Amino acid sequence: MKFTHDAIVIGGGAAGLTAAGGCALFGLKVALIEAGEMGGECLNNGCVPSKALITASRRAAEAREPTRFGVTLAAPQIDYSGVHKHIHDAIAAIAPHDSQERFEEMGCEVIRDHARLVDRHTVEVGGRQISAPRIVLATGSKPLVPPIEGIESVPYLTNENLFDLDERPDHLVIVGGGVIGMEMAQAFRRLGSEVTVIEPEALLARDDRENVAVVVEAMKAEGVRFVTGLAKGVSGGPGAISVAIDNGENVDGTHLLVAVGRKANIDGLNLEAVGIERGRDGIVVDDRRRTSVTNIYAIGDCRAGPRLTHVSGYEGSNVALEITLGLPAKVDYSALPWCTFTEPEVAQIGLTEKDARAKHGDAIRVVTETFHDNERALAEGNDAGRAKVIFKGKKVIGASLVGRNAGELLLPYSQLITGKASSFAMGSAIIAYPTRSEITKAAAFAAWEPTVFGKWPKKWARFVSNMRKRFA
Ligand SMILES: Cc1cc2nc3c(=O)[nH]c(=O)nc-3n(C[C@H](O)[C@H](O)[C@H](O)COP(=O)(O)OP(=O)(O)OC[C@H]3O[C@@H](n4cnc5c(N)ncnc54)[C@H](O)[C@@H]3O)c2cc1C
Ligand SMILES: NC(=O)c1ccc[n+]([C@@H]2O[C@H](COP(=O)([O-])OP(=O)(O)OC[C@H]3O[C@@H](n4cnc5c(N)ncnc54)[C@H](O)[C@@H]3O)[C@@H](O)[C@H]2O)c1
Repeated sequence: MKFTHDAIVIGGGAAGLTAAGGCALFGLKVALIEAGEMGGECLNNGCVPSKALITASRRAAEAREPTRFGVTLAAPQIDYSGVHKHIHDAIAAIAPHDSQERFEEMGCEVIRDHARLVDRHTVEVGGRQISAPRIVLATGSKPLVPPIEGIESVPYLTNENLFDLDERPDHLVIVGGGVIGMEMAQAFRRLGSEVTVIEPEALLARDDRENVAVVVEAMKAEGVRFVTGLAKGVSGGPGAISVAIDNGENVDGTHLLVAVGRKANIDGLNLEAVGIERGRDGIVVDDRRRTSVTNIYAIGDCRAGPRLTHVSGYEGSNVALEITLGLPAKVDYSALPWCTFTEPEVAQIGLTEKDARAKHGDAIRVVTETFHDNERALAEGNDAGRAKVIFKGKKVIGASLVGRNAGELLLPYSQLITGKASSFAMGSAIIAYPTRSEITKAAAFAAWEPTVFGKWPKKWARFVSNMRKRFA
């Protein structure tokens, strides 16, 4: 068969850009197809705008503590149009990195239109058909809008229009206490909105319960209201909405944000005609991210599995390696990190204590170090939080942190979990003082303490001491 390209990538988000860029840098002829904005969700209505909004809200929160450490700040004056501008300036600052021009420079043919599969090697886009031995689906996900009664007749926000708001909501009602719900709840509260979060299950359910409790308490103290229940009905109109909860309560607010999870963006791709299996949560893939039609890969948010930018990027580079070098590249999520950018941050890598117990029973050991024992945290007057490190023997298999900038502390755990560093090396490393990273060394050292100061080292020390006395 004569092909027009070596590889076709559908979707120009984190997953597709990494796959297409990787293949192009190896010299392949690549078609990169994007129907919407280059950069996908992360850049345009996900990570970047949400973290920009959070940054503005942190500035407001700091100013709200009028006097601290002998320094007095003026109360914050919040002009939401300035917040809106910062969000869109941040997107504009990062956009060149994901732009059509940059990927064309790398050697991709960038096609800006909607694509659909014709057969296992052919894609129809912009009125033409192109073909390649390998095709990568990287079409991302959309906000899931649950069948809440009345939802179609009230105005509601999702991450797709939240960052276009040019006025601050007076009272934001958030359905869903997952990652988006929690990050946005704290941010809008700090910017001066009333905020109510409705969640039937555990808040930040994937994370360590004790660590989540630290952030929930902090958010409650800042005035975020949490209601336990399932949103089952909604009514009202612009500026006045009411959410009926299954516990009989009604929550009234001015704006509604729906953040109850994602659904794969795969309708219209013609998957069935090509024979690609789809599951409840997206395209079904194997651990090399091959679909049931094995020359077609599905990576990032469009397949069942973790939905995070770094995961999309990782899967993009894996399939680029497979396509270019012909080497099978399985995903390994034993050291998967994620972080919720509340204050304090909730950060996780590898197994949580709960998952580790389910897998290894009593063979695990949990070492907890608190920021109360970290001198940088004490000097900053911000010692909330802890690091919980899960060991199996002396090997780290997971870490759950909560605290200021906890996400920044995950990197060494990646090395520890994947076996690229040992807990002994970490426990004896020289760490700059005073830094929050010292908590990592402290936890690693704690695991070795009983061995280092155990019976045999003590006996040896006694022997050396006696020898010194005898031959001094
Ligand atoms: C509010 C919010 C905050 C987030 N914050 C974080 C965070 O802090 N850290 C983190 O790791 N993750 C975060 N995420 C998750 C992260 O944004 C996603 O996991 C990531 O962007 C997914 O990348 P992707 O390339 O798989 O999909 P996408 O970025 O969705 O890209 C898919 C692209 O495919 C295009 N497309 C779809 N169908 C077609 C078609 N048929 N033809 C042509 N083009 C098509 C779409 O237009 C889209 O641009 C956040 C998400 C949200 C919603
Ligand atoms: N910091 C980050 O890495 C970050 C930030 C934001 C988003 N994301 C990604 O975005 C994705 C989506 O996040 P999300 O917060 O929408 O989903 P989520 O899965 O994290 O949380 C959704 C929550 O909604 C609740 N829910 C479902 N139906 C409900 C109802 N009717 N009433 C009330 N609550 C209901 C669920 O119990 C769940 O707790 C995730 O995949 C996440 O990885 C990541």
